[in-house]
Amino acid sequence: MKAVIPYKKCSAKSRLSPVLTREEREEFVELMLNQVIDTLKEAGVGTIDILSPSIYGLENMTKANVLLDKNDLNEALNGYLEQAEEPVIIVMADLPLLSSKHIIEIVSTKKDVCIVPGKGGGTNALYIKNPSNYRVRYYGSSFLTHCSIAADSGQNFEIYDSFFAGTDIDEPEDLVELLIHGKGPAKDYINRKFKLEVSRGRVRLITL
Ligand SMILES: Nc1nc2c(ncn2[C@@H]2O[C@H](COP(=O)(O)OP(=O)(O)OP(=O)(O)O)[C@@H](O)[C@H]2O)c(=O)[nH]1
Ligand SMILES: C[C@H](OP(=O)(O)O)C(=O)O
Repeated sequence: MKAVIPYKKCSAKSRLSPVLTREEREEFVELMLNQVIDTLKEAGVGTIDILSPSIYGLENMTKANVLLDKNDLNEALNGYLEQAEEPVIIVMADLPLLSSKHIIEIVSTKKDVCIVPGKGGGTNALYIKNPSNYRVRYYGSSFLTHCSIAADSGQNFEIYDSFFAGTDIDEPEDLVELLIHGKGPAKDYINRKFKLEVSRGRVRLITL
C-alpha cells in the first residue's frame, strides 16, 4: 500500500483569500502538508508520494517522494493510478485534523474502495485496492461521483464517516474547526492570526 498527496503550493487556497494573503496561504498549506505526511508516517505508511505540478515549495522535501506532473489534478492522479501496482490511498493536503487512527481504519476496509467525504460534497481521502481499475473525478460533488465510479465499475465501497477526517480547510469558517479541534504547526499558525468569538450560535473567527 502506498499514499499519494496531490499538492499545489502556488497561490493555494484561494478561497481563504478573504482572510489570508497569498504569502500566508502558501505558508499555511505547507504546514498542513507536513502534518498530513507525519500522520501517514505515524500510521506506518511506507511509501508517501507528493504529486505536484511544480517543485515550488518542495525543493527541500525529504520526508516524502516528490513526483512532478503538470497536468490538472484529475489527469495527474489518474496517470498515477494507472501505473500503480499496489493499493493506493489518495489523501488531500488540507486535512490537519486527520489522525493516524483514521488512516489505519480507512486502509483496513474489507471493501474494494473506501471513500472519505469532505465538506460540501468533496472527497478528502480515497483508498483504492485495485488502482488500475479506478479513475478519479475530483471537483463538483466528487464524493457522489466517486461512489458512482466504484459502483459502475463493479467495485464495492465503504463510506468512512468522520467529522475530523471530513474537515478539509477550504473556507474561512473551516479555520474555526482547526482552532477548536486542531493541534500542531498548522493550528499554531492560525492561532497567531485569529481568535474565536464565542457568543450565541456558532463560534466565529475574528482577525487579531
Ligand atoms: N497535483 C495537483 N494537486 C492540486 C492541484 N490543485 C490543487 N491540488 C491539491 O489538491 C487538493 C485539493 O485542492 P483544493 O482543496 O481545491 O485546494 P486549492 O486548489 O489549494 O484551493 P482553492 O484555490 O481554494 O480551490 C489539495 O491537496 C491541493 O494542494 C493541481 O493542479 N495539481
Ligand atoms: C478537489 C475537491 O476539493 P474541495 O474543493 O471539495 O475541497 C474535491 O474534493 O473534489
